[in-house]
Amino acid sequence: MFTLAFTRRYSMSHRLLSLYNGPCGVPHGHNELVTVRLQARHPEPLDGQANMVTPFHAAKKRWHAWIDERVDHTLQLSDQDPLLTYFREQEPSLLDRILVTPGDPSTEALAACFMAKVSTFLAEQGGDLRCVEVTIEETPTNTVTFEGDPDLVLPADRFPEPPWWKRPDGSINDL
Ligand SMILES: Nc1nc2c(c(=O)[nH]1)N=C([C@H](O)[C@H](O)COP(=O)(O)OP(=O)(O)OP(=O)(O)O)CN2
Repeated sequence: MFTLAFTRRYSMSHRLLSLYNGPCGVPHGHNELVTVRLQARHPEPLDGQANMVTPFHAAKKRWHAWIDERVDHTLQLSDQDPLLTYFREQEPSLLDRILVTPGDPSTEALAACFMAKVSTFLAEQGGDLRCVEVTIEETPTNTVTFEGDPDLVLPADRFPEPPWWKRPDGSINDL
C-alpha cells in the first residue's frame, strides 16, 4: 500500500478562550505546516508504465489551493468568541477571512476540520483517494495528528448541516 503525503505551510492567528488567562487567550499567530496522507481507496499494483498511484499535482491541487487561498492568513476563532460580534458590527468585510471552529480553534479542532474538508474535495474528485491522516505542526515543538472520522469528534450542533468543513467549496465559516 502506498501513501502519498503532501505538506503545505500557512500563517494563521487564533486565540483559545479555554486558556483565557494565559498567553493563548490573546490573539497570537503561528506559521503552521499541514500534512495530509492519502491512499488509494482500491489499491492496485504499479502498471509498469506510469507507475503512479496518481500524479502528485492531481492529488494535491484542490487541497493546496484551499489552504493557500482560504486558510492562509486567517484569524481562527471559536464560534462562541465575542470577537465575532466585534467583526460583525465593526469590520464585516473581514468576516470572510475568519475561520470558525465549534469551540476553541485548537490544533485538534483544526485537524479534524481539515480531515473533513480534504475528504469532501477527494470525494468530489471521484473518490479514488482517501485521506487517512492529517498532521498539523502548530509550532516546531507541538504537533497534532488526527486519523479517523471527524464526525465522531467535532461537536457540530451549533452549525448548519452540512457545516463548512463538510462542504466541497471554499468556505471556512458559516457566518
Ligand atoms: N492540546 C492543545 N494545547 C494547546 C494548544 C492546542 O492547539 N492544543 N495550543 C496552544 C497555543 O496555541 C500555544 O500558542 C502553543 O502552545 P505552547 O506549548 O505554548 O507553544 P510554545 O511554542 O511556547 O512551546 P514550547 O516548546 O513549550 O516553547 C497551547 N496549548
